[in-house]
Amino acid sequence: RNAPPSPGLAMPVVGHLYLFQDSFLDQLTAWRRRLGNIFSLQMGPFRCVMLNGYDLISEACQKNHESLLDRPNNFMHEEVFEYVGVISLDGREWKEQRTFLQSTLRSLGMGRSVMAERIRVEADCLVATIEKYQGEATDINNIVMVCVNNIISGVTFGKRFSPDDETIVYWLSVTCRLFQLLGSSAVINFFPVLKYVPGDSFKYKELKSIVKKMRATIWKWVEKDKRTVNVSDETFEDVVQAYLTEMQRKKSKGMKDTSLNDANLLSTALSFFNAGTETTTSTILFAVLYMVNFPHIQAKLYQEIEDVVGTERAPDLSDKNKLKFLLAFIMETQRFAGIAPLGVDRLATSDIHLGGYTIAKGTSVMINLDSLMKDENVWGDPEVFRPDRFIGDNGLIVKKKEFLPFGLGKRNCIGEGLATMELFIIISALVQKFEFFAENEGQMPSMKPDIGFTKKAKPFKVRAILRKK
Ligand code: HEM
Repeated sequence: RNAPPSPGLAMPVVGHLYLFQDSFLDQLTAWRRRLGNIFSLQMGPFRCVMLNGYDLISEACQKNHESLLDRPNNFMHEEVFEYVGVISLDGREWKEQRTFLQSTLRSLGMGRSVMAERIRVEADCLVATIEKYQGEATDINNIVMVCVNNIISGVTFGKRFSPDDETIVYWLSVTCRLFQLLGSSAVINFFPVLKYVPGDSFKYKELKSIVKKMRATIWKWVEKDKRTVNVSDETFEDVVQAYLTEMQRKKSKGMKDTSLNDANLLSTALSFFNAGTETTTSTILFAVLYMVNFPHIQAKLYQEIEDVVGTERAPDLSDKNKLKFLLAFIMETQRFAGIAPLGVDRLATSDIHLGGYTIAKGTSVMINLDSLMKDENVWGDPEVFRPDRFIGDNGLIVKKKEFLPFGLGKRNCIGEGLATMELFIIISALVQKFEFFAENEGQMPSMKPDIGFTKKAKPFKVRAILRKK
């Protein structure tokens, strides 16, 4: 029924999966070249449509947004979030969660100096921790992760951890592993029967055990807040406290028609903990990796901070408009790294007419953000790392409409405002304090990412030399 073209014959059981020859993303790019911006794939039992290019993606997410707001049934929503919480819910329940959480994040200071202050404290702590290594070659992944996690854990549970706290280092390594497994075990999405294969070749048992332990730990942190909730409190310190208070308030008024409940709270807190840590940490690590690989860009970043802010005080949000090269560098890092290449997939809840084709109700729709960030017609030389592409001839920042690292429309990333502040404050602090070098002189760490559910820099060590004032 006027379905978008597909790359070939769909075989029984496997559909088009047998046609994947390159890595998943490279194969999608090759098919886009051959089939155009919209094409269909039969992935095992699932019908999927892949959307590429700005025109189609914006038409889908903005014009047709009401038919593309839900999430399809898949492995991640089933196994990790149990189909609840803001990332997995649909319809009226999702709207209630999302509206409540957005307003809570705003009350907690998203985009304002209160939140900037929280982030600044963690950025200072990160700088102090890196300083302790005195220029010795170090993998800073865990250190950055603790810093970023302290921000989201503070916002979510009112909790922070010391960089030496073994519990949090363990949970963060588990988070990384979960993101890896969500990529490598994706085949179970298409063939759920593989869950029951003896042994653990598809790592399903490992994933289940990680999720079970994580959910139990997150619940312990939530319950701690439960003991201190008071319905008459007008103010709150964190998302969980605000959520619990609102739940109690609704209960005390006898309002039963609400999706604010323990199950949704647990999965939402888990999604904040995971999505709020891994993504931002990866982006910061890519920024350090690119600084090491492009010393002339690192020098220009430092020069700008020295000229605009100096070395006596830390850069803050009020400097943002003057630190143009830094902003351009952060945007180029997000574009070049493209850490969430396919976002989080959507479900067509009615027939959608798009690009001359019909996407049938019940189809999974994947929004290829990578196709925007790496579009030759938009960027000219997308495979070159060039922050200047975001600065116009008049010296002002040019934010092209295709630059969409957080997705588009009403179901875009709920953490965009927080992540943008984190990236600015943390990366500017690192540039101001350190000069980063490769572990071994003349041997640059690889910029080729590891691809799981998200993209991540391959493990690398850097020497962070404290700049002289
Ligand atoms: C650089 C950092 C980040 C990037 C690149 C990123 C990217 C994304 C993308 C592409 C989506 C899918 C949007 C869609 O369906 O179209 C998403 C969803 C989401 N993100 Fe982020 N994200 C980042 C940071 C964060 C942070 C800090 C949080 C913490 C609050 C967060 C929480 C979520 C949640 C809960 C969703 C699901 C929203 C919903 O279904 O309504 N993310 N993110």
